[in-house]
Amino acid sequence: MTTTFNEPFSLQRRNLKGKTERLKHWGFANETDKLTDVLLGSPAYLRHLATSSLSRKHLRENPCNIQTAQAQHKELVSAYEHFGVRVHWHEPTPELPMQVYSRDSAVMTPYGMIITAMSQPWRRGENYAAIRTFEKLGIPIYDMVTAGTFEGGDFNVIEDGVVLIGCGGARTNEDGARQVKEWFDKEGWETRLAFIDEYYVHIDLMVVPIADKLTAVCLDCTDPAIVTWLKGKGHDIVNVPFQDTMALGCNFMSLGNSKIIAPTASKTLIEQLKARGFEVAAVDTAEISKTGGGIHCMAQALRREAA
Ligand SMILES: NC(=O)NCCC[C@H](N)C(=O)O
Repeated sequence: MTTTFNEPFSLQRRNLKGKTERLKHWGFANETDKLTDVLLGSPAYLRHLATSSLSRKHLRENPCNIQTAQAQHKELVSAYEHFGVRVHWHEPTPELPMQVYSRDSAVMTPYGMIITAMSQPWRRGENYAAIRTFEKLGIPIYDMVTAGTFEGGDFNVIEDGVVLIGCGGARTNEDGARQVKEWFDKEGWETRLAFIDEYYVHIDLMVVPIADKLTAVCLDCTDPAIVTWLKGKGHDIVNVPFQDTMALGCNFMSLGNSKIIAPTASKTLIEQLKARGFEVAAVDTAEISKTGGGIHCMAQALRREAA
């Protein structure tokens, strides 16, 4: 199949020897250039499940009001539209209660999509649904994780050619993490594994890129060695307090060109971003986040334009 952008669809575009050619239309070099296209998942069939310690606590004490969560998601879509980002959708599917977290079932790379290997049974179907989505969109698949489990929130492009891969064991396990690391080592990337406690679910709970050489980090829960590594690359760090981070306050989306979509409740982050001259669209996602994820987890960047 040949797409409008003359990028042939493939189920394994990866050059097994490395140095795979970059895509011409889709993809991006980093997670902070101007976002033109994003993939979202509908909350139409969202259910609040005990997926992690964090979501379990809310489920016990104050479960998610699904209608409120759906209304919040509409606001999130409006924020993307307001900034001129084209929104693409997974087909809403009743069997997939966590489909709203479009970050996890796949990972966009400069070479094509990685189809991940979701750990939890109620999310595994998202991987198959993702293949259908990308065939429909005409986005070739780079490769599929087969050696272990891997979730997209653990693939964190720090800058062009540098990726931080989270490995908490329960979601992305070491076999999955090492398989993906090996692929990107062959592509000539610098790859670093971040071993995290499974309590935190994914690395994008605590480390998220804001702009060129600027990264948000929760210093209270991120391994100091990772912080030293980021600083060694010349990154300035915006610290997000622990309590806010546990409420998904460090989990926002960089749209490039000094524009950010961030959760309203993450006041310290928003203040710091505004002080640095960023335009911040604050969206209340607190109700959705009871189910365990935030704005970054709910977005898969499909295309960014180089500055
Ligand atoms: N990247 C992310 O951190 N995604 C959040 C996923 C939340 C979902 N309830 C899950 O636990 O799988």
